[in-house]
Amino acid sequence: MTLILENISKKIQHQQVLKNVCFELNEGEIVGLVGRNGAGKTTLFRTIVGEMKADFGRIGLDDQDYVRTISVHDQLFYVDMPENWLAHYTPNKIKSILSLSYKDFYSDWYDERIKQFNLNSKKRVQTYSKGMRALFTIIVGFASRARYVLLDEPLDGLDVLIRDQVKQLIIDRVNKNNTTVLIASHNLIELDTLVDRILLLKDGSINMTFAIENNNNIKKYQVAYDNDEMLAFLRDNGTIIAHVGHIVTVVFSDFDESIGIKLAGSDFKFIEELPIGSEDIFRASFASEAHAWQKELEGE
Ligand SMILES: Nc1ncnc2c1ncn2[C@@H]1O[C@H](COP(=O)(O)OP(=O)(O)OP(=O)(O)O)[C@@H](O)[C@H]1O
Repeated sequence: MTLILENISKKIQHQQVLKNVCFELNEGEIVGLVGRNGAGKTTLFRTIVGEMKADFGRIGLDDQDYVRTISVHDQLFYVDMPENWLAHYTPNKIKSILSLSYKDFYSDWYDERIKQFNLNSKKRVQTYSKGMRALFTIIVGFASRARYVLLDEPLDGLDVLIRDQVKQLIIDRVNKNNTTVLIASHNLIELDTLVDRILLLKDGSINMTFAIENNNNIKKYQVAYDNDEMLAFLRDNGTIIAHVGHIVTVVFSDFDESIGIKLAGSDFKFIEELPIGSEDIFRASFASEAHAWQKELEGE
C-alpha cells in the first residue's frame, strides 16, 4: 500500500500554507518531516487525515481516494494531543472509543504498554504531563494498528531513558507490522537515528527529500583558505554554515567530482571531511535567511 499526496494546497485566512505538496510514503518506511516554525507541518498532518479539507489535490491510498472512502479511514492515525477531544478521557475509555473506528485495535498490547510506562489508567489524559501525553499518543497510535501513523513531535518532552525506549518501540512496530511512520520534528539529531529519509517543507512545498546514509551528494568539510578566490569557490559551490577567521565549515548539497578535484588540490591550507547530519542540510537550506539575520545583527 502507498500513501500518495498529489498537489495538496491549503489556504488558511488568506495565507497559502500548503502549495502543491507532493510525496509518497511506502510500507514500512520511517520518514521525517522537517521545516521551520510555522512551515505548515501540523496543517499538513491535519489535511492528510481529513481534519482539514484541502483546497486542491488528492490524498490517495493506492488508487483509492482516502478522504472520500470511509472504509479506509482506519488505515491512518493522527491525534493532536492534548488539543483532541479524546484527551478528556482515561486510557480505558479512549480504548473503547477507538476500538469502534479501528477494528483491529491491539487491546492487549495497549494495556501492556500503559503498564510498562507507568501511565495512570485512571487519570484523564488531559491531566498527564507533557511527556506522558507524548508517550501516550505514540502508544495509542501504534495500538490502532493503522498502516500509517503520523506523529507530531513525538519525542518532545520525553526524558532520555523514555526516549530510547520509545525509539525502540517505534522501530519494533515498524519491523513487526510493516507500519509506515511519518514524524514531524525539530529534533534533527534524534531524527537521524530513526528515519530512512527526510522531507523538507519550505515555502509551502516539499522542497527537498534526503537520506543521510549512503548519500554521496551531500558532504561537509572544514577548510582553511588563504585568499578570496578560494572563499568564493566555496561560496559558489556550497553553503558556509560556520566561518571563524580563515576557517570555514561548508556543506555541499550537490557534491560532484569537479568539487572533489578542486578540494583535493593543494590550494587549501587544510581540509577535513566531517560527518554529515540532517541539521547541516537544514542549515544549508536556510542559509540565505541565516546570513540576512547575521548581517542585521552586525548592523545593529
Ligand atoms: N486555525 C488556524 N487559524 C489561522 N492560522 C492558522 C491556523 N492553523 C495554522 N495556521 C497558520 O498556518 C501556518 C502553519 O502552521 P502549522 O501549525 O501548520 O505550522 P508548523 O510547521 O506545524 O509549526 P511549528 O513547527 O511551529 O509547530 C502558520 O502561519 C499558522 O499561523
